Amino acid sequence: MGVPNKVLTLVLIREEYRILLGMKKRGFGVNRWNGFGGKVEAGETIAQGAKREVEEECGLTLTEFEEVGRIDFEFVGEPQILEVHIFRGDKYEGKLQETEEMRPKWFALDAIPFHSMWPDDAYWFPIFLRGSKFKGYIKFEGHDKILDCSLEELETT
Ligand SMILES: CSc1nc2ncnc(N)c2[nH]1
Repeated sequence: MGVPNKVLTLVLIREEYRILLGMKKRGFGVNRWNGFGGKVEAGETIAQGAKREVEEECGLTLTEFEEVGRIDFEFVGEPQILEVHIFRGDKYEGKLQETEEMRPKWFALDAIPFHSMWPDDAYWFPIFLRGSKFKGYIKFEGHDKILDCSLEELETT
């Protein structure tokens, strides 16, 4: 039995024609446009962790959001799998703000900056944007090279 998975959240807030991303200013994934999210803390559900991270990272309070996907990420040489639970944010309150962690920005759906994002996004964003649920497994070598990618679309809403 290997090391238990590290459970993480990833929230993509989307409106009809735009999606909210954050430029990561430090730490894991720095200098890439990302979804909002992070670790799930003891005593909170995965959904509560997702909501908390959004508040901490960009000041918005999610009022309607849904888990739509799950991707297990393996990084060569690291025994721990990152089990990322992906949420679509539908409704929110509050004022969007830059934090020490993230610089938020809305992007038109036909202008998503994939060249400045994690390379896996180009694989699963199209599934996410057409409203499907999905699950997958992606193996990285370092932070730029994808060795394996398998994604399964589970349902189209
Ligand atoms: C670990 S691989 C990864 N892909 C991602 N896409 C968007 N936002 C993230 N934080 C991401 N992490």
